[in-house]
Amino acid sequence: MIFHPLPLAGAFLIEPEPIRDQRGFFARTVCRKEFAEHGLNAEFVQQSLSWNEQQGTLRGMHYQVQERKEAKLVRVAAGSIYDVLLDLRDQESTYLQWYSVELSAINRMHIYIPPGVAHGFLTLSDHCEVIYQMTAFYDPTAARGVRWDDPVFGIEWPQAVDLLMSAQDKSWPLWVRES
Ligand SMILES: Cc1cn([C@H]2C[C@H](O)[C@@H](COP(=O)(O)OP(=O)(O)O[C@H]3O[C@H](C)C(=O)[C@H](O)[C@H]3O)O2)c(=O)[nH]c1=O
Repeated sequence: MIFHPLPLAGAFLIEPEPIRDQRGFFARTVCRKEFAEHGLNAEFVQQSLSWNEQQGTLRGMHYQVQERKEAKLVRVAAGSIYDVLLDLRDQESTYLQWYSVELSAINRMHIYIPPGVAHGFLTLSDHCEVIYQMTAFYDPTAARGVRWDDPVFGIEWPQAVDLLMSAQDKSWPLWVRES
């Protein structure tokens, strides 16, 4: 695996290194030792998948709080997404800054999202399957969200004709800057 550090501290793009032969290839995607060498937690306790029928589906921006703060490892098994990270760690120099990258079944890139960084994506194709591994158990009482279109963050999204979103994602509160 090749670990590409991202502008948000502790976030990485992880690029598999295919071992090819006449059948195809084999590639490692998680290793506790290699992750630890880059300061990453590979103690995943849950894996989930997100199926998205159509292009223009937007999920996010989500994170969990307190003892349910979680790191996530995300990849795309089918289709492609515009993946967005938003730094909500007020101790970081990149607080309230965002980062985006295309993840796809073709590029097979994985993204490691550290605790305290919100995550969201917009599907760039129909029939997108997104696979997540998390280092904390899902807890609806610890689940939080911020608005994808909050002017405080200024996240730039690709143009999408008809956005498909949950009512919850449309109604997260706007961010209030600490005084
Ligand atoms: C996340 C999650 C959800 N659920 C249940 C709760 C709802 O009944 C249903 C859909 O949940 P939600 O609308 O929160 O799903 P997404 O909008 O895809 O949320 C995810 O989307 C963003 C982009 C993420 O990064 C998170 O992984 C996650 O928050 O699944 C569970 O049972 N377990 C879970 O881990």
